[in-house]
Amino acid sequence: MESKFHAFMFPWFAFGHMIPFLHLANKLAEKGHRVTFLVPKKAQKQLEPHNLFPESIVFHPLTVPHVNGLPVGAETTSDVPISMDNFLSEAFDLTHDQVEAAVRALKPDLIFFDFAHWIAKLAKEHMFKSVSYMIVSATAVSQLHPPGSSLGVLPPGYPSSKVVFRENDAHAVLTDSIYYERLYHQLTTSLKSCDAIALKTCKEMEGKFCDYISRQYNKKVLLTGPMLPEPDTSKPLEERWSHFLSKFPPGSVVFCALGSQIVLEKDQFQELCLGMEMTGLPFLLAVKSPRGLSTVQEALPEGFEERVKDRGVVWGEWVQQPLILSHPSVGCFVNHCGPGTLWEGLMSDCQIVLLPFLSDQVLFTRLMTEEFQVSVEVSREKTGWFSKESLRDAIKSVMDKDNDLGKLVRSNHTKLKEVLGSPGLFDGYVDNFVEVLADLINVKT
Ligand SMILES: C[C@@H]1O[C@H](OP(=O)(O)OP(=O)(O)OC[C@H]2O[C@@H](n3ccc(=O)[nH]c3=O)[C@H](O)[C@@H]2O)[C@H](O)[C@H](O)[C@H]1O
Repeated sequence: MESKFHAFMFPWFAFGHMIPFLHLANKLAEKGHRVTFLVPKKAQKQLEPHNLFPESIVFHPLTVPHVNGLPVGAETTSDVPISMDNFLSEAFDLTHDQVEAAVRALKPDLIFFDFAHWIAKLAKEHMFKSVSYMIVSATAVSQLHPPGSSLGVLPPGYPSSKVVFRENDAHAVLTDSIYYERLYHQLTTSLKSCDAIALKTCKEMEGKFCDYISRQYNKKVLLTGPMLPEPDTSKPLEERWSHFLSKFPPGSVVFCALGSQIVLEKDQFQELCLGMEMTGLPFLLAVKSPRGLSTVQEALPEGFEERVKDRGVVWGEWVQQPLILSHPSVGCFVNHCGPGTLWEGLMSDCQIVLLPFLSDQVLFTRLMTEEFQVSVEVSREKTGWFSKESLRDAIKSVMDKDNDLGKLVRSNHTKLKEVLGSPGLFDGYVDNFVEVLADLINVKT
């Protein structure tokens, strides 16, 4: 038996999934293993810069079949509004025969997948192993609610009374939608039928949730650690941002970013701008243009630009988030608690304010805010609306040097960061992960 393995990767057609899978591929390639990465044709170009081992990680393009309702040429979630994810999901499933053909031709030892609920069956037929790789937090995987179920009801044996949904979270948890029904089926079938479950986390953060998932599905749960990408040292922080940020004292600027997916309604976007203004602090707000508009400028509140012109910027394009977070002037990070973003915030020295929108973000927020107490959460009304005052109050509570809550979260954050940053911790996870995988497929590493 050869000492190295050949893994297939087949993530859901969303960059928020494909990129973390590619981070894992890089780690495997670093250790000498080969990866065939199945991607929609057009996505390949955008993913190539993240492939650090092009000799070992080979993209295998798939043609995304057209289904009724899906715009012509749409291949990933970036090409369609969230309301059309259902059609994209149908097209994703229709790639089955292309995936099978690739399996026959290239004979992998194992496959990593997430939403493709038919993979485990295919793997059994062709005699290789399947690993369901979940790139959201373990807290989110551990609370998959059956469609239409009540959020207040916790599954038996659930390990926390704090990491839970509350009444005001209804906006984030659409258990009644057709898309959710499909997603629930995809995820639970994948988790039940795979040979092993892999989670992008570590036990220092989510140990009890990982154990719970293992019991829930009666399955081995492997941890990769957070798989933080290597810092991109090829490009320095853009001049416009280093210039702007350097005008302010250390730790004084509030940076707000809401990840790759969140698109606000215009009124909520304006409230966000006004909340930032009300803090009186310098700020950089990097969010997408509100729904239906093509720029952030056209949605700014009346007179806003003039009032904040010396201390605030609203930006609608991609920014170099990790580099901004490590700028000494930035002292507070307001974010949506997407898994990648939260880890970046934890590994920074910024105070953390969380404003979650989607269900996995809500649960991860509760873990950070209520169990670890390393952050504060912006409160929302029953409708899901957050007011400028609630945003201002959350930011002020962590930025005000004399505030007790601010002191508590800073000290807890420092302690947690020390644990997570202990030398060799994350590398140890990868080493152990690869060993267990090799064991699973009977390969000697
Ligand atoms: C799995 C799914 O992906 C989504 O995550 P999203 O892509 O928003 O956020 P992150 O995982 O934080 O990832 C976002 C990544 O984009 C980077 N970034 C973002 C904006 C920008 O302007 N510049 C940057 O560099 C950021 O640094 C981070 O690495 C949703 O949350 C969803 O809840 C979750 O289930």
